[in-house]
Amino acid sequence: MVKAVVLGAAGGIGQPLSLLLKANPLVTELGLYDIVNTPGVAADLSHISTPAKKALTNADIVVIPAGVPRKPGMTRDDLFKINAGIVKGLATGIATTAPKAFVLVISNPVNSTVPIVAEVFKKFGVFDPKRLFGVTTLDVVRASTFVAEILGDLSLSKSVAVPVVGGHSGVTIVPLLSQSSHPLPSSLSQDKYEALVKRVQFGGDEVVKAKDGAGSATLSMAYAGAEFAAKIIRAVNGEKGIADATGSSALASELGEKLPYFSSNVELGREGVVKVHPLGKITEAEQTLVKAAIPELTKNIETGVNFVAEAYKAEESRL
Ligand SMILES: NC(=O)C1=CN([C@@H]2O[C@H](COP(=O)(O)OP(=O)(O)OC[C@H]3O[C@@H](n4cnc5c(N)ncnc54)[C@H](O)[C@@H]3O)[C@@H](O)[C@H]2O)C=CC1
Ligand SMILES: O=C([O-])CC(=O)C(=O)O
Repeated sequence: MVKAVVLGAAGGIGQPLSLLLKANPLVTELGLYDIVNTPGVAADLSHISTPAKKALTNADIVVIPAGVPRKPGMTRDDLFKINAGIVKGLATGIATTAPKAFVLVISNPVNSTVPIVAEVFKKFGVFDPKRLFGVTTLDVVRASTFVAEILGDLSLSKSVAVPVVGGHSGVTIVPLLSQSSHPLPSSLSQDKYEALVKRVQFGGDEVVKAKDGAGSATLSMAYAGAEFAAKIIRAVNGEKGIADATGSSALASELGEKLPYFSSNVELGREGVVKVHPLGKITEAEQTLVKAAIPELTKNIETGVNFVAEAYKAEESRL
């Protein structure tokens, strides 16, 4: 029995993601919540439409694609102003109603929204780093597809596994191409390697540009979110030793206290993350990428942490 809940269910990501979760035979109950149009989506999916509190009751897994997407010319950080408050509000609902649920944060900027959820959970005394995830799976999906493209066989894209670690924006996205299950051609030039890294790091921009003002990736994100959620659901269901071998996911870092949030390869179990795998053997070029990611990621994390601290301070001074 697994209850999955989607917060932001009527959105560009939320609708197809809800459909994919409904199609997952392991999901026995689906809760949908949005501030608009939820009854329509719920009726369409012939499922429940409930207020957040009710939707969240008994949730095992909560996926959050709520918030505004980018338009051309914007960075993910530009979304912080609006999305930080939305995510803080939803995190409060989860902390008070479904504190044991696995939480998968899709809302951007993920590098800052994950710390926001964590800080709210800490405030309510329900923070468990083993159960909180920033969804970076789309970077893994992109890396696999682009590598398959370079290998000249797109049918490989589902079987190519490339770990992508770090965060989810620009230079914080670190594809470990040397660890690809299907090695890159040894003839690949330095220029082509660098272009591939850039394409993985800035793949989101391609979609934002192509949609030309109508938002960012929704369908590929719903696919990636459902794939990652499916792994969590199998773990919740008691399946042991599920490796998220292709990357994605949240907390705990080998990189020290300053960087408490860093996507890594992990092993999942009923209680959440059972093991965080180290980066392993990486090339000099990849070490340079990791080094470049750290200051930006650190700044993004601080932005999220400070937002929650200031919000609580303001709330207390009003009391
Ligand atoms: N992690 C990742 O890899 C990716 C993240 N994203 C992010 O996902 C978010 C959603 O993107 P889209 O679905 O395209 O946007 P959208 O605008 O189509 O949908 C967002 C939905 O959230 C709802 N919403 C807003 N405030 C809410 C609240 N307080 N409670 C519940 N629902 C609320 C809206 O009513 C809307 O239905 C954006 O922040 C986007 O940047 C997008 C693609 C990839
Ligand atoms: O680029 C965006 O704003 C949406 C996103 O996170 C992605 O597609 O990776």
